[in-house]
Amino acid sequence: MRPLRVEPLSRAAFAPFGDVIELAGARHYPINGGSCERYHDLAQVDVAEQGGRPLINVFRGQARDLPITISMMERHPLGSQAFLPLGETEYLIVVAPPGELDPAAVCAFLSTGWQGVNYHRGVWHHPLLALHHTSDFIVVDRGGQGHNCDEVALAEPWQIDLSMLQAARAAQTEQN
Ligand SMILES: NC(=O)N[C@@H](O)C(=O)O
Ligand code: NI
Repeated sequence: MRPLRVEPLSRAAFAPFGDVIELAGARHYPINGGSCERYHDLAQVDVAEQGGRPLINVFRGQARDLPITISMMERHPLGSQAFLPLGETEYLIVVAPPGELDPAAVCAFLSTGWQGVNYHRGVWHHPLLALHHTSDFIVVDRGGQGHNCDEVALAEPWQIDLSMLQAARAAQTEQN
């Protein structure tokens, strides 16, 4: 299996795949007489295709054991899908650009602190990869008629082990 490099999750690096939902760098302003700060419009929710409607879900992800094998990818051709962790937690995000899946274009990110992601419509991704402990995520995606999940097996799986996570953490520390 091919080792898959993991990089720290950042808005710039993740831009080809969707939005990073985090407070740093977000537009925000006081509301409710100054008693609350609104972090505004953090991601593009795109679920109206073919009469879709937004769903608010909770995904309780079981921790994945390392090394993790990436042997398939999926996409949602009719809608975006956002994952917001309930609390600070590390988790892995594995994506590839929309269109025909290029297995060589698969890339991985490590979330640190409190970061959510919003996959844009049609972006290839691996199903939720929680780490270390059972982790709850608010998930905002599309409900409605129509086929909204394509899955593809990877002829040559990728693998993520502890050393890749450690390299991503070190890179994150350097960026800070
Ligand atoms: N199947 C499902 O609802 N979850 C996946 O889409 C996922 O990205 O985790
Ligand atoms: Ni998905």
